[in-house]
Amino acid sequence: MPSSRTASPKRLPEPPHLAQPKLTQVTDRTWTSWHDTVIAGFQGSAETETTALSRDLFPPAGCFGLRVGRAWVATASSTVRSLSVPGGEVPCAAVSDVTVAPAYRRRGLLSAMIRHQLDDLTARKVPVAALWASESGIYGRFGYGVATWSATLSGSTHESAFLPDIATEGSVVEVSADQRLAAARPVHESVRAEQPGMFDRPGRWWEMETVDPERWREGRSARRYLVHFDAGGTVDGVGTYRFKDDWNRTGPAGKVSVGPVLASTPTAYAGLWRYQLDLDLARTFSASGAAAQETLLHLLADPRALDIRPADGLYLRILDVSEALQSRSYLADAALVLQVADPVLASVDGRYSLRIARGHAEVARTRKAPDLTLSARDLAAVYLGGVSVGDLHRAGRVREHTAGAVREAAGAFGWTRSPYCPDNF
Ligand SMILES: CC(=O)SCCNC(=O)CCNC(=O)[C@H](O)C(C)(C)COP(=O)(O)OP(=O)(O)OC[C@H]1O[C@@H](n2cnc3c(N)ncnc32)[C@H](O)[C@@H]1OP(=O)(O)O
Repeated sequence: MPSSRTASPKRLPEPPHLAQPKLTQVTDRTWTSWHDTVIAGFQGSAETETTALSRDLFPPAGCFGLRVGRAWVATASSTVRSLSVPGGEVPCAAVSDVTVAPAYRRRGLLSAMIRHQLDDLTARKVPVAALWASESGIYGRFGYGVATWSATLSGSTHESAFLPDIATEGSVVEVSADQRLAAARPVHESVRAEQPGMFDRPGRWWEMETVDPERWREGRSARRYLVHFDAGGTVDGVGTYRFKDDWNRTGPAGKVSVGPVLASTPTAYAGLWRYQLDLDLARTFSASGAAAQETLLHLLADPRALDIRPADGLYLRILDVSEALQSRSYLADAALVLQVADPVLASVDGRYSLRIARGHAEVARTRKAPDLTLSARDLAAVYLGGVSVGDLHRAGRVREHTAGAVREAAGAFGWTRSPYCPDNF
């Protein structure tokens, strides 16, 4: 006989329309049932290969959800990592695992969880949060803006010749996952120092790249790992790819799926791409996790050979305007008052004086009249330098109250390279 504390497997659940889900923190004991609910929320099947890794990457302290009785009906998580911003880095809550069970959708559970999470992160003085959205229409209402733009690139390998003056030197070799891991850590750190949009990879985050179950391959090879040696034999770049073996009436029709190329020198970047585009038996390539402003475009003799399908990338949410803006560097001096409109977080909403000198900002609350008005969502969009204040002004999303303020802000907030985030979480 089941104990009075154990629900009978035959007993029906409480009718969802009568249930009152309760906000609940995940514990060591409830993490597994919470994680099963996350997988079900994404319409997936239990993934035993990744459960232990997920347990370490998303520990109970950052996980919560809503329960009806003992059953989870909604889930969310965050883990604080370091996000590279122009000229520096900032603590950032990497938000993930957001689901609401179909029986409970569209009755405000997501909204309740996100508001709770934003308040909690604010109380813990985390200045910025970030996420990858499953669907683009979800997170703008909560003050998340698109801070990096991704792209799927594709083309014919035979039309991918580089401009004649593109230098390649050194060499590329395929290595084991373990060999690449050792080589990749220092390359990642050196690239991350210069590349806004990248996250640190503490603990077991590197293992995300080596989990490679058969069912994720979709008929392609296991993941293959590359390192690039410079002319002196030092590793200065890493990459990964898969190969889809295919043949047609005229011969080979293989397809290369190119993973993120991490390179600390232009020659490593060019060398890693060239290696993959020159693979024998390949005719086409695609790169689904590329940047919308991928440097490859500037290497090709015929840029029309590249099909670029852009999409929203990393979403950011500014939780502490002063801390966030003071954590990055700027390309030009400026003295502006920003009115930040934030209907979700009263702690963010308001006016800020921004004084930028020699690349660094001092930010303070002010009562002075604003030079520019923008939403918290749009402040997040321009924060990494990937979206221009001028473009948002032309789109009617930034209001200029003082002539020249848009130009001043656009000059200061831009950066020397477009932000890019190769980490999906
Ligand atoms: C960071 C991540 O983990 S991203 C992953 C997000 N999760 C998924 O995609 C898994 C499958 N989907 C789900 O679990 C759910 O449908 C969720 C989490 C997307 C939405 O949960 P719900 O509880 O239904 O959302 P809630 O009722 O709070 O809706 C809030 C608002 O967002 C809108 N909304 C909700 N989902 C979507 C969507 N997919 N696209 C556009 N708008 C949406 C609602 O219409 C509502 O709008 P309103 O305020 O104007 O009325």
